[in-house]
Amino acid sequence: MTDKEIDTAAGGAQTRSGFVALIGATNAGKSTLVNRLVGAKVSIVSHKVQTTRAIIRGIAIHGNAQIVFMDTPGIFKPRRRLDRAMVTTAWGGAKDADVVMLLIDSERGLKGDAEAILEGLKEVPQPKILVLNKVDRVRPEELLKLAAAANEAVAFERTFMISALNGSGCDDLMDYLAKALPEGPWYYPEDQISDLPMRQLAAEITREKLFLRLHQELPYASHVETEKWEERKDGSVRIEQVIYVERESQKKIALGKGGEAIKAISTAARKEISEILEQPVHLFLFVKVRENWGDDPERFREMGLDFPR
Ligand SMILES: Nc1nc2c(ncn2[C@@H]2O[C@H](COP(=O)(O)OP(=O)(O)OP(=O)(O)O)[C@@H](O)[C@H]2O)c(=O)[nH]1
Repeated sequence: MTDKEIDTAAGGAQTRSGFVALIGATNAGKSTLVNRLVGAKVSIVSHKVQTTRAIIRGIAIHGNAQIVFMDTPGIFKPRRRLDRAMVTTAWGGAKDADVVMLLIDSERGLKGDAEAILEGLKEVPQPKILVLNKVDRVRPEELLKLAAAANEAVAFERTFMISALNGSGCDDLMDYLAKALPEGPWYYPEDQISDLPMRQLAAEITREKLFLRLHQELPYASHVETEKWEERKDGSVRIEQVIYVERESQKKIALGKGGEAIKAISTAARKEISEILEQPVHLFLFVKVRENWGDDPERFREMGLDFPR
């Protein structure tokens, strides 16, 4: 689609478009919010913290505006090299954005990571908004206190109180964002909801299933790559993915007794990938040991992260 066609697609009115960076502690609900606003599952949602590693964009249309959300990895105190890369990527995303949106888990408040994030935000020059999430779990007077404390630390343009889970407050937030973005042609065709290549999205889905099943045994020492993607004449697709782990012992865990774990992961992932693609999927999972992948610059690049020196 050319810029001209895109302008016409929005009914001839002047279009707006831009990038909104989502910043927030792990588990604040960033993925849930992006999925709600975009209306499709583009970003991985899981109970486990630190599941979002690379920036995944969800694209929403609201009135004449196209809003591109950059779902950033959770910002927290970095310990390992991989963790440091995640933090750097998250702040890097904020610098490219037109609006920076801080999402706070209202139940958890400003304790711990949120405090460190507020400090970091003071250095970010773009317009910033505060979004208190999970308001379905917190009393209104607590929310007001929280809003006052956060606004004292950072100069936010606006404060919103929402529930990403049930959608309350989300329309007001979208109205605001649509008006806050600069005038200009849309960045993406109207029907595109994510620029994450399907291969990567399919790998993210398998990683999510792996986490959901094995999170206690296999914390963060695993990574999934889609190695083959073959469209077949019968309309189905054959996908081969490799789950990389760091040690032989982890390989055993990923396979499970009699291959039971990998079978369950594969079934769940296949079902979801097939739903998204709207075509039958044959999914083949392999588990390989690759020692110290967590220190390998190439792996970082594949995940869309900068390698911290
Ligand atoms: N009650 C309630 N729960 C929510 C709400 N929004 C998100 N959650 C839950 O909070 C948990 C974390 O949500 P995610 O969307 O995965 O959080 P995230 O910020 O993307 O997490 P990371 O990827 O770890 O950075 C999930 O169990 C969500 O269902 C909300 O508005 N209300």
